[in-house]
Amino acid sequence: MRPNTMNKFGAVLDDFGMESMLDKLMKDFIRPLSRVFFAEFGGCSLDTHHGFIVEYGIHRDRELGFHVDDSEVTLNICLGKEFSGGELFFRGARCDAHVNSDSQLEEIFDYSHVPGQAILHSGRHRHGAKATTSGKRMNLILWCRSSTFREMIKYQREFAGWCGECRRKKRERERLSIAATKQELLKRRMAL
Ligand SMILES: O=C(O)CCC(=O)C(=O)O
Ligand SMILES: [Fe+2]
Repeated sequence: MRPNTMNKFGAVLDDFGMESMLDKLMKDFIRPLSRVFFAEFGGCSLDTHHGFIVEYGIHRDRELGFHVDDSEVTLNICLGKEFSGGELFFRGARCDAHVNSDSQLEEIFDYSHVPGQAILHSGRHRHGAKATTSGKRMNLILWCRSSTFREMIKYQREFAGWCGECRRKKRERERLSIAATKQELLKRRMAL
């Protein structure tokens, strides 16, 4: 079975008897951290997970295209082994409406994963993995989900505070409104 809809090589760990261990990892370790760092993504109410391994290399997947995860918070552990390439690239968090919008310069962030280390990121943070150019790269991925957050965003109004494009559009509206007010005040002063 494919680990997710994009990677062909890897395995779903929940199918190998690791479901309760990964659930404990989420509840005892990821949820307390996410409560602090990913509060706006439902970090305090993570309640289900999907855990899997992905494998990259010459005879495995080469790279992973730009995407958002089916998760609120993702744990990505680099298991190694020896490889070159495979950098993760991040390009800003987006809501569903803006998932394909351009990235701003300050949102461009590339990261070279180090074997034995882990990163935690929001599932809505758009990312991908560049081509593994030699060796074998293996990662343990834990997609952590919050049913409360998913229910809540159904009723969310247009603006998502955590979406870079929603914020950019809001700033632009504010800028235009301030400019229009200034213009109006200037006109009134001239008419006096
Ligand atoms: O290969 C990686 O490190 C990223 C994997 C990933 O983004 C995913 O499985 O959702
Ligand atoms: Fe991902």
